[in-house]
Amino acid sequence: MTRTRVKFCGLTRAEDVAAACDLGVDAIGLVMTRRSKRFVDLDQAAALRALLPPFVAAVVLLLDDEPEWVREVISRVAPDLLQFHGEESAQECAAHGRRYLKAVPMGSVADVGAYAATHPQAAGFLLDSHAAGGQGGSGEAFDWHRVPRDFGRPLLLAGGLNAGNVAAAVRTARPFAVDVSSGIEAAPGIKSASRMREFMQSLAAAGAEQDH
Ligand SMILES: O=C(O)c1ccccc1N[C@@H]1O[C@H](COP(=O)(O)O)[C@@H](O)[C@H]1O
Repeated sequence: MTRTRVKFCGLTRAEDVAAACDLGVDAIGLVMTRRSKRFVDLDQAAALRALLPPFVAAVVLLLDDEPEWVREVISRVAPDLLQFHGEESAQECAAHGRRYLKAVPMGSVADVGAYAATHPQAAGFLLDSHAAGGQGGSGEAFDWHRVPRDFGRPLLLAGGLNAGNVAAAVRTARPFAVDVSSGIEAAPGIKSASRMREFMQSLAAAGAEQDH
């Protein structure tokens, strides 16, 4: 059984990046849309990105941002992946020539397959609970039974995950990866060392169950 990958999103502090890497995350998310309470500027993002060891990916989250800003982010932060969390078209996402994840607003999308077909170049899809036009990152979950199985393209499960529910989420949806932000926080943008650790322990427990 392939293990479930994990991304911790919305990190703003060096100590949280270090703790996340020590816990074995596959990726960290840097939120670079000014609409977010977890916004990090170019200098902060470049400094956090420089702390990452090999094989831990930097993902930059954007939300209907201006192309000039996206270009500046790419040039200064050198993310491994972009995550477009708004209503960006496939053309807008692909225009930067970078690998990208597209957020799927599960509050209004009924057919994930049809949505994914509109983004043929996306490296994967992040399923969040918001409705189209809403912001996402709300800390709310959606019905995990709606996640398609054997989808053929990587699906990242997000929305309201925490140490108490991630094992059930993984058992139900069997995603490629899980993505969490508020569920591992002490306050917006301030991660909690104990919540991060407990999240990884719960995820490991779910993996151990699947192996049996
Ligand atoms: O993190 C944010 O501030 C954010 C802002 C705007 C859009 C998305 C955002 N975060 C993403 O949403 C998912 C789910 O968040 P949560 O775990 O429910 O709090 C998160 O993993 C980010 O990728």
